Amino acid sequence: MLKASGVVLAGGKSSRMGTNKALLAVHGQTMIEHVVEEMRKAFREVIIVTNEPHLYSGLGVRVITDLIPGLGPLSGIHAGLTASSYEYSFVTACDMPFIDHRLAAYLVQEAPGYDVVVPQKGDYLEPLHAVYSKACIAPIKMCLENRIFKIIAFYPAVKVKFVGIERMRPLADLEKVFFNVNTPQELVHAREMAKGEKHGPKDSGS
Ligand SMILES: Nc1nc2c(ncn2[C@@H]2O[C@H](COP(=O)(O)OP(=O)(O)OP(=O)(O)O)[C@@H](O)[C@H]2O)c(=O)[nH]1
Ligand SMILES: [Mg+2]
Repeated sequence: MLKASGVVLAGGKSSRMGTNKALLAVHGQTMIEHVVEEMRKAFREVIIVTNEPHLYSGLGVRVITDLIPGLGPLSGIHAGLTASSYEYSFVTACDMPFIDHRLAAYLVQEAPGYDVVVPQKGDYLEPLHAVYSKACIAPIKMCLENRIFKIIAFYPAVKVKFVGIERMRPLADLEKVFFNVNTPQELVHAREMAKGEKHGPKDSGS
């Protein structure tokens, strides 16, 4: 297990879904259970960042709140990096039901010498499936204080490694791994994709 943290953001409003999406099930477990399970396979510490800590106290990992609530994912990253016991944190969302611990670990292993390791597909980045160092805390705070909430806004202030997703193909199903569930339609799609992939928490074994 890597000496790094897995930080799971779960402080959103789920306004497009209309109900707390972290607690919706895809492949036999809630999305947040799946993400936490994968993070535990890779990292010594797992931290959930939420503003409703009571909802996640049963998952057996650290649960913390935003230091500056109501400002979106960048504030969650800020709180997670601040709380982390390690220099590096892999930060992800509670709505990514196909996340894979091997890919998360790979990105952390790419991190020495950098402050951010972020997957890149063409012009598009995956900042909620990325690694951040403690050096990001101060520039993120500055963004939040200036009411700048776009996650990648602070990247020019730190050392960023862009990892083309083609390099990840051997480790993960790229069609699925970055898929995030925002709407009821995407939930239906995620459940379709999950079919035949992974069964309930306990298989009969026969
Ligand atoms: N800790 C924390 N996490 C957040 C915050 N806002 C969003 N997130 C998380 O960031 C991730 C990506 O956000 P979205 O996919 O937009 O989720 P959301 O904000 O709940 O959904 P919408 O209201 O539909 O935009 C999800 O895991 C959210 O739970 C916040 O203010 N604090
Ligand atoms: Mg999302």
